[in-house]
Amino acid sequence: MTAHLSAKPGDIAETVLMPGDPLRAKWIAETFLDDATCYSSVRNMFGFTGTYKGERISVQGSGMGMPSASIYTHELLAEYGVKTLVRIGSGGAITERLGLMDVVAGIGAASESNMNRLRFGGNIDYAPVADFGLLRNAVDAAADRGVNLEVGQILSGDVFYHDHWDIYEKLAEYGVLCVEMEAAAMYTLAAKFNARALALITISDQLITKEHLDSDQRQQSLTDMVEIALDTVTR
Ligand SMILES: O=P(O)(O)O[C@H]1O[C@H](CO)[C@@H](O)[C@H]1O
Ligand SMILES: O=c1cc[nH]c(=O)[nH]1
Repeated sequence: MTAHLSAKPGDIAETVLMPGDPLRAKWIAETFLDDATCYSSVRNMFGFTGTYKGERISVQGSGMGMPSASIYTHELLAEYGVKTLVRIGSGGAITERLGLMDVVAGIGAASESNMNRLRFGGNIDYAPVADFGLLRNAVDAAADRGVNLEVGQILSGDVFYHDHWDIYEKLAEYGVLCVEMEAAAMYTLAAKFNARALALITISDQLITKEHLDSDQRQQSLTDMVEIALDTVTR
């Protein structure tokens, strides 16, 4: 047990899919995993372990934002021996190239968060990046399924309702595809604990055209991304 997870040693698989939404974790466990059981419901931040094509996989909610996601990521990596993390999140497109339900793989995660400035003493702009092997698997898995996977840089933001659209415009000019709120912290912690991490993001908000998925769709309709994630970790 840790401060935020009631799982016993061995309850959590070495490979964990992490959505922000704990009810998306429940939906994934019920829809895609065989023999899934809930190992923790502390704070209703559900975690489940089951199997996919015979391989043991867990799915754990991270909560929203890097402080919350860092707590769960740290405990999984430091206390439960997790080796592979795939974030399966929703995100807002800041380029017209992307539409609702498109799937993005974050090769690197820029951030407006102060967390890595605190971690590295303020003078280093650490570059949180995806694990290359997982990224390659995801590209291959998407191709096999005939799903377009956009690979590029993403922004892990602290502010969902941002006042500064000009920052997004500048980031888009520099190749950033979409904004979400956790990947940079997960990539950084995976590096610290010698583990692998990848963030897959489904576009739930087109921030230029102002199209949006509703809350049920964010919880239960991100099938392409989940299937790519499951194929990525079982290849
Ligand atoms: O859908 P999830 O995985 O929660 O991801 C995105 O959605 C939340 C904001 O609505 C933030 O956590 C953001 O990163
Ligand atoms: O961080 C996020 C997540 C989903 N949609 C957004 O616009 N931003």
